[in-house]
Amino acid sequence: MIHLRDITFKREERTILSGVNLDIQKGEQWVVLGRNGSGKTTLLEFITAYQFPSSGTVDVLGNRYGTVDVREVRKQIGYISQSLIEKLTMRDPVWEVVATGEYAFLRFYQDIPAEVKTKALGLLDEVGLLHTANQALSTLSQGERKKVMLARALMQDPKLLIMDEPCAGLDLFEREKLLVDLDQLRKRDITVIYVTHHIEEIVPLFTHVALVHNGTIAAAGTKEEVLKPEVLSQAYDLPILVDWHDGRPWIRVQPLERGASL
Ligand SMILES: Nc1ncnc2c1ncn2[C@@H]1O[C@H](COP(=O)(O)OP(=O)(O)OP(=O)(O)O)[C@@H](O)[C@H]1O
Repeated sequence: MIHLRDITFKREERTILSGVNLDIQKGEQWVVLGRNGSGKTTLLEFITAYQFPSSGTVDVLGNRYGTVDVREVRKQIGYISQSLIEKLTMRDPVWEVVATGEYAFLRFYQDIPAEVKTKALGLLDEVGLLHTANQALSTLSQGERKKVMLARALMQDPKLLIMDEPCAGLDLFEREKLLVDLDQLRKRDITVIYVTHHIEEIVPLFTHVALVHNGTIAAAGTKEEVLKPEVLSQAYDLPILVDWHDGRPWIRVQPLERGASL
């Protein structure tokens, strides 16, 4: 359902991505890992058509970018990022924030139809926040706001859901609660692409991992293939061990020898 082929991205003489190939099939759920500045968000922006590569092709849900109206493709893509949360109006009631996900606008200045409100309330219920429906968004915790974004993204029944570090800034409790909700996505016919810095967020929902390193895909495949100590140690330049518990990977960094440099 997503095919990135021979992607190169150059900006101001600098090659940011090169030789990128990635194939995401229906039924797979992907995590994108990589160090700061490795190119993860740029990859997501190719998939949402907010940026275009310097060369190569991008096919998303059967559409080749450059030959289609990307606004039509975007209607099938839910996107959750911190920058989108910051654009929402904090004084709006929570149910209305969710309901505007039905439209391609951040706010809706006409009356919202009853059936759209009912759908928004149903999705709020699914993420356990129905009791907050009439509160202003500003009164919710950071974790609850992320759940509101999830409910909002699901309003259009997207085929693809892209999340850029949704657990960033959450405490352990809020993070685990959000991950439980994300795991529920397996009940839906939806493909998820999830960017994170934290390998322990790779809950059993996820099947595949792409590791971006120095502007290339250093490894891509099933999570068991990619989350190997030798693969991660090379990408992160650290001696890394991986422990699996209940289908979830946990990282340990081996102490560096005295005098060794990072
Ligand atoms: N339009 C652009 N013009 C110039 N440089 C860009 C552009 N888009 C991205 N970059 C650069 O490309 C590199 C990769 O950026 P990107 O945001 O994709 O990294 P990332 O892996 O998401 O990083 P982080 O984990 O820190 O969020 C960065 O050095 C960034 O400054």
